[in-house]
Amino acid sequence: MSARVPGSKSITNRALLLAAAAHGTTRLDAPLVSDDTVAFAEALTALGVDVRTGDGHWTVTGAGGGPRSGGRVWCADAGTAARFLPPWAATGRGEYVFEGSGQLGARPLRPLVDAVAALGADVRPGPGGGLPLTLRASGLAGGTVALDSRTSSQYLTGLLMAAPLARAPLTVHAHGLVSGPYVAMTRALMAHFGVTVVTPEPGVLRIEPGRYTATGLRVEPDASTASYFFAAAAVTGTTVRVPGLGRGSLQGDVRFLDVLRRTGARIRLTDDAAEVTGTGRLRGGFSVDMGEISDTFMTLAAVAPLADGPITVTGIAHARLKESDRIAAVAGNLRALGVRTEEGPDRLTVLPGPVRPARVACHRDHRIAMAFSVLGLRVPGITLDDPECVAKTFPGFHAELGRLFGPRRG
Ligand SMILES: O=C(O)C1=C[C@@H](OP(=O)(O)O)[C@@H](O)[C@H](O)C1
Ligand SMILES: C=C(OP(=O)(O)O)C(=O)O
Repeated sequence: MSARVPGSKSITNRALLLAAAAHGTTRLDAPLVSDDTVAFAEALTALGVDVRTGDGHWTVTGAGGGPRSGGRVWCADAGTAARFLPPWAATGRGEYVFEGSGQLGARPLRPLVDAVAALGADVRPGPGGGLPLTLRASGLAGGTVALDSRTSSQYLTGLLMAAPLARAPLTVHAHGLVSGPYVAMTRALMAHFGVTVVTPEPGVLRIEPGRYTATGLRVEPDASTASYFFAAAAVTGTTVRVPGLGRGSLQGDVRFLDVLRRTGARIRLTDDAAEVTGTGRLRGGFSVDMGEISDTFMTLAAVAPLADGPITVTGIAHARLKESDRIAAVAGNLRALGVRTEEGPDRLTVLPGPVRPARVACHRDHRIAMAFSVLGLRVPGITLDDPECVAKTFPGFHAELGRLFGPRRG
């Protein structure tokens, strides 16, 4: 079966930002259309960028630098909007206010705020240190800045994408970086728009002043979203193929396939597709560090009770700082389903055993909803308290899962 997996959120929102900063008009083919990317596109429109959304493609006519006239920006639930847009605004002129949902306002932003302030912007975070954020911009100075990257890689991505628009070279010393593959993606996409990031030594990144040039880009299917369909193949003993997600993918989350291979599924990754053939049984009895691909840890953890041995995921402390505290949310839901778990600050062990039906608390977290829907393919009677929250990254998720595997019986 071939799964219709929509475009990568991370690529779509980076491409939107880079296109907005570029000279000329960029065409994005197969962008993700979901709450996070629509919020990002609307934020750019609020900042004076011409974004046109067509059927299957979007075009962006760039400002050729930073935004010029200030504005009020609604980031909704999108971490990428809150972390990518303020550094870019700081390269422009005017006064900006960034707001978002209560959920996004509770997520950390301080390291980015401190770095942008050190580079010359007048930035005031909200009472909790994050959104709502007020920023008075007069261009980014450049220079050297330290960035605490232990809680998110998105701060570094935001700074890197803004960096060529600064007046002088920018050198970032990133400490304790999590989610490293997302920074590799940022660098690859910056290069696609004509800007090079150099790494004089590990953890140090340097960008010269320069300009982005508009280009064309086809957005790959989202590898994090694909993980639900791959896991579904594994637990139902079927074959699922995702065309367009191949060996050369920009997304670190394709490495979820390596994790699934450890459970006994057969994996085929070619230049232009990824395919998983499951056995319907999962091999457990292993521990895996998913710190670099933490968006997919819930996909594994939710189906782990079906395995023949315990499965431990480590390196995921930062997953507590996303749409929900994801370690607590997964453990809490598994417990409600009668599954034993052991939780640590940065880890989760799921023990095998029978799963009883229950209502899953989604915590307004799309990934909790999607991950437990996969378990629902095997356990009748699992329901979600908020199925619609999948719209953050895949509004059509339930329809696609139902098309491939039949309607959920829950
Ligand atoms: O840069 C990106 O596009 C993302 C980076 C990751 O966040 P962290 O760097 O906060 O782990 C990931 O969880 C998120 O879904 C998207
Ligand atoms: C963490 C996520 O999103 P965000 O871009 O809001 O950080 C996610 O999609 O799992």
